[in-house]
Amino acid sequence: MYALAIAEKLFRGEPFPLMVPGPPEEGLLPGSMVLVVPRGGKAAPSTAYIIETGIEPPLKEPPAELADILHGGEPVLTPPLIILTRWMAGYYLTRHIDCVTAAVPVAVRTRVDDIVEAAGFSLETDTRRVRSTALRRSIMQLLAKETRITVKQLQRRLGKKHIYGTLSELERSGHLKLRRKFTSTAQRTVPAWRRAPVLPGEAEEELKNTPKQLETFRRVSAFGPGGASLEATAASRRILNTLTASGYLEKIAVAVEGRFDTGMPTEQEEPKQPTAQQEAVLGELRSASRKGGYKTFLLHGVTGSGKTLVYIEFLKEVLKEGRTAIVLVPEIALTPQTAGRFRQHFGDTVAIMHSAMSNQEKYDAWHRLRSGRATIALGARSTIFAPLSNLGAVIVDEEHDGAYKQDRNPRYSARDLAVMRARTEGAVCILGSATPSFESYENALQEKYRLLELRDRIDGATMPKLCLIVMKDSPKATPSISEKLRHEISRRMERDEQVILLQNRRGFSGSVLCFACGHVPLCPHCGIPLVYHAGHRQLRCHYCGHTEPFSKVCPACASPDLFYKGSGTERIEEELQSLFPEERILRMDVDTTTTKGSHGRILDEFRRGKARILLGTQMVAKGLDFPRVTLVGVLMADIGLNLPDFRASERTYSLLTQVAGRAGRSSSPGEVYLQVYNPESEVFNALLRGSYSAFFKHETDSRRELCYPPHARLVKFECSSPDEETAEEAAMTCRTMLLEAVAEGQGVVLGPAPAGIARIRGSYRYHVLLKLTGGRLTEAFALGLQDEIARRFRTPSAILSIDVDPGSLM
Ligand SMILES: Nc1ncnc2c1ncn2[C@@H]1O[C@H](COP(=O)(O)OP(=O)(O)OP(=O)(O)O)[C@@H](O)[C@H]1O
Ligand SMILES: [Zn+2]
Repeated sequence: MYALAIAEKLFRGEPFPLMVPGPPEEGLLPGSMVLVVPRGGKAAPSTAYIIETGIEPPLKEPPAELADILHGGEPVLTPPLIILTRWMAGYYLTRHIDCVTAAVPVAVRTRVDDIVEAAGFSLETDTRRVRSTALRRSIMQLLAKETRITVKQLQRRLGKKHIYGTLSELERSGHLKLRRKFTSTAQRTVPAWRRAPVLPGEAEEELKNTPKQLETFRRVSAFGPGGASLEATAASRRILNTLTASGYLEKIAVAVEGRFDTGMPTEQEEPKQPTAQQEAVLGELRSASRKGGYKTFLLHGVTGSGKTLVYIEFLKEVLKEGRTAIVLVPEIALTPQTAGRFRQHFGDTVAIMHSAMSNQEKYDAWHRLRSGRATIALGARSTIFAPLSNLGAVIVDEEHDGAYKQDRNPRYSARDLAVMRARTEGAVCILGSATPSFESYENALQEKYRLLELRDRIDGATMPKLCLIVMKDSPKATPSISEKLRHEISRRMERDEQVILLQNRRGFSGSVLCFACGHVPLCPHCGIPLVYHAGHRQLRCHYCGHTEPFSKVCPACASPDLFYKGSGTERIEEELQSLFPEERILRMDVDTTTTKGSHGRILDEFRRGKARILLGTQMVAKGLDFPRVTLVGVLMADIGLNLPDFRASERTYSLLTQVAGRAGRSSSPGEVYLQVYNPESEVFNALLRGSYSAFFKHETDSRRELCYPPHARLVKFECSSPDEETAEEAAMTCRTMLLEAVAEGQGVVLGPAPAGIARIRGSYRYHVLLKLTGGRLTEAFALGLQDEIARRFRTPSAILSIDVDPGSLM
């Protein structure tokens, strides 16, 4: 029969027909991974995915042949995942193969390397027989030195891509051999022993003179058909081998699986009874689940209202029905507490997908889900592709979080895929947040999602009290800490309570300014201000990583009068330490969390009261639940508002609400102090009133006029090139083609304009923005646009990337 396949490196990722063995019932299933060889011997063999079977025989001979079936013929994509990735390609205007590649973890994908080996001849005698082209000569010369080399290395050394034709000619004339090497992660196994199914004789009788053997035989038999490992048998390997050789035991291999540690201790918590509010929400969720079929809920619950318990209680129900579930969290390293709570309730039925896991650990987790031994997948955005069957629920915690959007191709939003996946598989989807994204809230108001609310905190804990400190009118204790905030911190220290301080780094630059000449050191590659890092006494570019030593005098005018604009976490730590010399301060930012498990360690120290002040960036705002925290301070609460991005207010509002929500989560009430420089923003008004819906209304009214989401859909086209003019011209081409494609009254095209960060890694970036109010773009249009740009701008080249529903316009 014939099947349709796609491959990353063949035919531009477009589907191609393939002849495969057998009738559909017993042959290859959709979602299988195969090895194909393109006809003509010009291109390398490649892994491909079967996306459809039983298609009509093609009119022409298929362009590639099936060479092998990988992964034992067991599909790596379930049928719903094929549908989901197909939808994803259409929606995000990208290739299906890119979405499939995103959905199958690297640890599961098989890599094929071709290896060239010399065919046992001596260079002197045989070179004359090779028809002398320069390419053949250099291949043979390299091979004489190396005898064995991968085709990739050969291509790199020769600086040539198209060598397969020549290689296969050389293979045919017997000069070399081409072999294939497969690399993929496989399940780890250990040897084990069990009683042989057919014994050579009466064991008790025949082994009675070798009591040690008899005892071992008995002990191993007691383990049953699953077998026992060397440690479990507590016997010597020599005796086990003797018994195996004489046929009483059988040696088998059993799979071992790693279990990833979240880094947070999972001590047993008291079992909790859901409150009346939680029960009401659970009632609706359970009845939707029992009824079966797709439904999405937006769970809007204030900070500390016990959303996690709702998820857990609901999942118990889902598992009881024999179904499986996916739980998404924004960044697993930042939410060890949440992961820990799920582990505690569901133990090993939860497979945690963590980016810090080794390939082996990832492979094991994927396998446990695929085989049904684990029924809950918990992890960051790519966990939405977990290979579960019989899916009953998809939960997206902190659904507003920007981390759900992937910022490289395919630029998908895991939150939106969650809704789609639930829909394809007839599951319940829960989007939870204290500050829902405007898109989701609008969908709830439109009744596309069902809105569920938790209005109160658990156990009558009150919402924290909020106060603004207007910096220009306030006495200061240090350059960045007001006298008022210092006073409040010291009161908490006296009462032995804890404090969380947030330095909002979004849009913040700890850049350097010379007071004498106004010079600001810029990154030579990106053109943005470099940031001062006290730890290494270095200036660093936060986009490309460029570093240079920091000099105490201005590089332009040699004046020593330098100002480190604003203040980063390191500098605030210094200021805090000078105010509270006795206190131990925990700092959590990119610099202190580079090693595996470091988040968990810092949070655990804070939880155990080893320090009373936790200072950090955005990271300290996410989902932390520490009952002794009674004060939250934000150092530059308004800084994120200055960004040229339509989501700036929404982001700032949700960040401040989230961090404020860390205070007063138990019986001791909490207070929040926001230090601001410009207090006249609607964000602060709404925060002080504690009204999400008022803020939503105010913001969306102004977005309606400007045609921004949730009232329109945005598609961002970015053209980049090492040459500025090329980038701009390519963007102009984009604009022209868009104007032709978008029907009158269906959308607005803006730009080209230089991107917010106009240059990254030496590449200039220009944007064209499409605001769609109706209709949509097609994949065919996107492909045509890509082709046109590639054709017109070759040297210097321009690259186009398309971002549907962009997370930011920068
Ligand atoms: N029914 C209950 N009885 C007693 N304690 C509860 C109950 N439900 C939740 N809690 C506790 O209340 C605290 C807050 O719950 P949780 O962390 O789930 O809130 P949340 O809604 O996720 O908040 P945030 O949005 O701020 O992360 C936790 O310490 C949790 O253990
Ligand atoms: Zn840079």
